[in-house]
This record gives sequence, C-alpha cells and structure tokens, in this order.
Amino acid sequence: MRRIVLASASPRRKELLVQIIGNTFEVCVSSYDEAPQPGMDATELVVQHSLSKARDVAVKFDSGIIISADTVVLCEGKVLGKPHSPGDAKEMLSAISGKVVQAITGMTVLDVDSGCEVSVSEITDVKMKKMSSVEISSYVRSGEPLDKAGAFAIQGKGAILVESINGDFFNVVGLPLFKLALILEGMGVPVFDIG
Ligand SMILES: Cc1cn([C@H]2C[C@H](O)[C@@H](COP(=O)(O)OP(=O)(O)OP(=O)(O)O)O2)c(=O)[nH]c1=O
Repeated sequence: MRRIVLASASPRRKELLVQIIGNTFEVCVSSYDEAPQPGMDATELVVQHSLSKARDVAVKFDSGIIISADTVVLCEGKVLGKPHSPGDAKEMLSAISGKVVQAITGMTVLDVDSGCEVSVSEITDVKMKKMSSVEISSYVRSGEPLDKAGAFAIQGKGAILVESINGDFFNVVGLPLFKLALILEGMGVPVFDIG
C-alpha cells in the first residue's frame, strides 16, 4: 500500500478524501503562500497554486503520493478567493447574487517515487439565488462564508443559496473526486479496494 499524503489544511478536502479512500492517508499542510499571479487566468492560477502546494510538501517525503488542490470562484471574469473579512464576504455575495458563476479547482497528484506530476482543473457552473441584503447579512453572520472561496459553502447552509449546478458537486467543495480517482488508479493506487 502506497503512502498517500493530503497537502491541505482544509477540513472539507480531508472529509472528501476519506469518502473515497477512508483513513488511509496522512495530512501535511503546505506553507506555500497563495500569492496572486499576474497574467494568469483563473484556471492556470489554481493549477499553479495546487502544483506549488504539492511540491512544497513533496520535499518532506522520500516516498508516497501527494494530493493538493486550490479552489476559486469566477464571477464575470473576476477571481474570488476566500474573503478577508465579513465586509469582503458581503461584497462577494452581492456580486454573485442571481448569477451563474464557475467554481474552479486545480488539483495536483505528485508521485514522489517516480517524480511524476499530474495537474488538472475542473469547472462546475453554479447558479446562485438572487439574495436580498437581509439574507446576505444573515448568512455572513453565521460565519460560514469566511473560509470559503466565493463566500459560500454549497455543502453547508449555503446550499439554500444554490439553485442548481452543472458539473461535479465535489469539485465545488474543493476536490474533484471523479478525476482524482482516475488519476490515482492510473498511478497504481487501487481506489476501489482501499478504505
Ligand atoms: C465554493 C466553495 C468553497 N469551499 C472551500 C474549499 C476550500 O477549503 C476553500 C478554498 O480555499 P483554498 O485556498 O482552495 O483551500 P484552503 O486554504 O481552505 O486549504 P489548503 O490550501 O490548505 O488546501 O473554499 C467550500 O468548502 N464550499 C464551497 O461551496
């Protein structure tokens, strides 16, 4: 059984990985700082961030498979990361209200033993409810939006703000599980038989 390391501080990503491979992995948080990269579009940005997170953690291991990801929400060409304050969260929610936005996750799976790095991106369209300012204030008061890209959590109370999606639900939460399983299988990890 190969050693698998999730390079993420996100409790959501941990839960999602447990969902497909159980508690067969360890977590090692990267210290990579997600700085903006001028000139990159949203997809290139999340892929680059995921790659940097994976490489940062990979140097701490002499064997194993490292999994990392980065998620943003794209709203009419503007990249929304995690809000820095409740005011910031309110602004993001007002911006995405009533629109179809894109949840974009970049993911890297790095095999330390072979040096092979696979980076992919996945896009899910998310149709947001038209929110009143009272609803926005009340949702921000719940605290839920603060550590979530785009200031909402589809897997939480934010579910009531999402009318519909087109694409992988798990990608919105932070890890595209379908693509991840395909990549792991390709690297010789028997996803169906572990966990
Ligand atoms: C849109 C959306 C995002 N999110 C979360 C997933 C990610 O944790 C977060 C985006 O921030 P990220 O910077 O991708 O991840 P992170 O800082 O939480 O963790 P790490 O970099 O260590 O892996 O937003 C949800 O939980 N639900 C949602 O519906």
